[in-house]
Amino acid sequence: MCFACSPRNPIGLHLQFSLEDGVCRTTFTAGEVHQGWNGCMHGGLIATLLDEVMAQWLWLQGIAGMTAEMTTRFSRPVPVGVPLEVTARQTGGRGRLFELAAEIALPDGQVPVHARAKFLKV
Ligand SMILES: CCCCC/C=C\C/C=C\C/C=C\C/C=C\CCCC(=O)SCCNC(=O)CCNC(=O)[C@H](O)C(C)(C)COP(=O)(O)OP(=O)(O)OC[C@H]1O[C@@H](n2cnc3c(N)ncnc32)[C@H](O)[C@@H]1OP(=O)(O)O
Repeated sequence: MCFACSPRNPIGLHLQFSLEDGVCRTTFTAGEVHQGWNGCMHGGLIATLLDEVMAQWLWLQGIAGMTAEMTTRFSRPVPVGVPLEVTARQTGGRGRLFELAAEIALPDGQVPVHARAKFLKV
């Protein structure tokens, strides 16, 4: 019962994903229960969004992969109560190793957080 994507997880994020033109996409609006600092989404949950959208880039193409490495640049706080667009794309890789990048965009187009990760096909 995946915390990020299972519709049956009672405390989960219930994310839904699409893949088009090499870009995996989901949307999420954080609430008060997802806060760290007042008004700001918790960084661990931000990383969860980014990790999951990259994992789903693989999964929607029939590839089961696990995160082997991930770096996250938190440039600006992510506000609660606004719809976030979360996207991922491939940046490289060879064999079982997939290099992916993901970002979160605010409605005005600002990108407060982005991440890079390496996934290993399992
Ligand atoms: C898996 C479930 C499948 C079933 C799914 C069923 C239903 C699922 C439904 C929906 C699923 C949709 C999405 C997925 C859901 C959630 C996923 C979110 C993503 C995560 O949140 S997931 C949790 C956090 N994640 C971990 O819990 C990983 C712990 N870890 C390991 O389990 C191993 O570590 C593993 C498997 C990663 C690799 O282990 P391994 O034994 O297979 O491979 P090994 O270590 O031998 O590496 C082989 C070659 O890759 C090179 N290599 C390795 N790491 C590298 C790195 N970082 N950079 C550069 N190169 C690297 C080596 O250097 C070697 O290179 P060379 O071949 O040249 O020697």
